[in-house]
Amino acid sequence: MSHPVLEASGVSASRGTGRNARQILAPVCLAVEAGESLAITGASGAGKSTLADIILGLGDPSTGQVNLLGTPWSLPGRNLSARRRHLVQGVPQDAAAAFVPRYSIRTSLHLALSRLAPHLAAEEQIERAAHVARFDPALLARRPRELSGGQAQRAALARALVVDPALLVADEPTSALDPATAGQVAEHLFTTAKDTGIALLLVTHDLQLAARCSRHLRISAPR
Ligand SMILES: Nc1ncnc2c1ncn2[C@@H]1O[C@H](COP(=O)(O)OP(=O)(O)OP(=O)(O)O)[C@@H](O)[C@H]1O
Repeated sequence: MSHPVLEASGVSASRGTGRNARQILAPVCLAVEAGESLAITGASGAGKSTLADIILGLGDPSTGQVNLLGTPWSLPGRNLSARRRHLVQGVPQDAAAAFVPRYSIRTSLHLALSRLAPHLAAEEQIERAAHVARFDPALLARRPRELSGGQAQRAALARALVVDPALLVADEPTSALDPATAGQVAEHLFTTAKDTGIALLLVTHDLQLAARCSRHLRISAPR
């Protein structure tokens, strides 16, 4: 039986302890299949970034479980296994700021590979990721601040793709871009998901963008 790439059941988050404990994410259930895109929307403070961080493995849920390809991905207090960490990759909001400024894009891609997927053939992976991300290979020698906003977003997508993920988590990936570039980057994320079979989780305030996803989940702040 094939499993969804991502499945979350009853995932919630709280901060603080005792009388100061406060729920910051109400229980969420969702599933994303290979090649599908799921938009997460909700008012400011509803917990969208908290949910994205849990799925990225950056935070533990207080309740519930996240499964990746049918296997538990996060359980409270459990570190992600190094062997599976490459499976979930983030596409950041401010792409240039997410790179180490003094490294070229090529060096950053090499570092991602050696840290997360050392078993993959580096040069082939970099060439393929740049191609899928439509990142001009001539720009691989540049540092992040030497790229335009759209080029930096494509570089960030290449860095996410280079380790062969099963799921991309994009938290407001276009909000730092002008409308024309944002439209191209969004289009490109959808095409990448469809063409590669990678699942896409898109956190956005943009309802037009959400409407273009395969499915849309609106979350509300805990009461
Ligand atoms: N480390 C933390 N400690 C305490 N409260 C937190 C922490 N991180 C986030 N919060 C609170 O959790 C709630 C959800 O925050 P989150 O950033 O997930 O919302 P969001 O839906 O992504 O908001 P936005 O659309 O404004 O980015 C907010 O009320 C926020 O103040």
